[in-house]
Amino acid sequence: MRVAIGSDHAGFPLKEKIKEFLISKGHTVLDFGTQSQESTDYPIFAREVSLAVQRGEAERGILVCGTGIGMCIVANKFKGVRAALCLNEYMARMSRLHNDANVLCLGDRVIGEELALSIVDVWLSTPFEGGRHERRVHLIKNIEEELC
Ligand SMILES: O=C[C@H](O)[C@H](O)[C@H](O)COP(=O)(O)O
Repeated sequence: MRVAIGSDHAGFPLKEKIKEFLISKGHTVLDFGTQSQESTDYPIFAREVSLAVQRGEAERGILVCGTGIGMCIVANKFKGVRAALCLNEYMARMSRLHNDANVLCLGDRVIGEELALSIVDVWLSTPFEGGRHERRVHLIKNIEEELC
């Protein structure tokens, strides 16, 4: 799978671990930065990853900041992006099964590395369930059309 990743300074250490993990699992990683722990601004990286997903350059996106909240706020402003802030494997699984989330947001200051990698693993390997959830995702798309 082609996965776009990005973080701010607070999410940089976890972003690097996720990158290693994804490569070890055979995924193709598009790394949109940041590339150090020097203070920077999360909307810059959320925008780049969200555009990559919106344009189909990546099938999925993963964004990491201190809490994951700022990244999620920005990513969900992009039409076609369904970003989910996940704190555990259950949320990761449900965000795929029910919401067809295509961007995962994580908080480096909230969860540890082991849990984060487990969340990423579940999130990437869980399919969308469809059925009644297809109708709801379609309603989200209708709302996006209304707003444009
Ligand atoms: O939602 C925002 C993120 O958690 C940021 O990573 C956080 O606000 C950065 O904070 P600071 O500039 O104090 O490191």
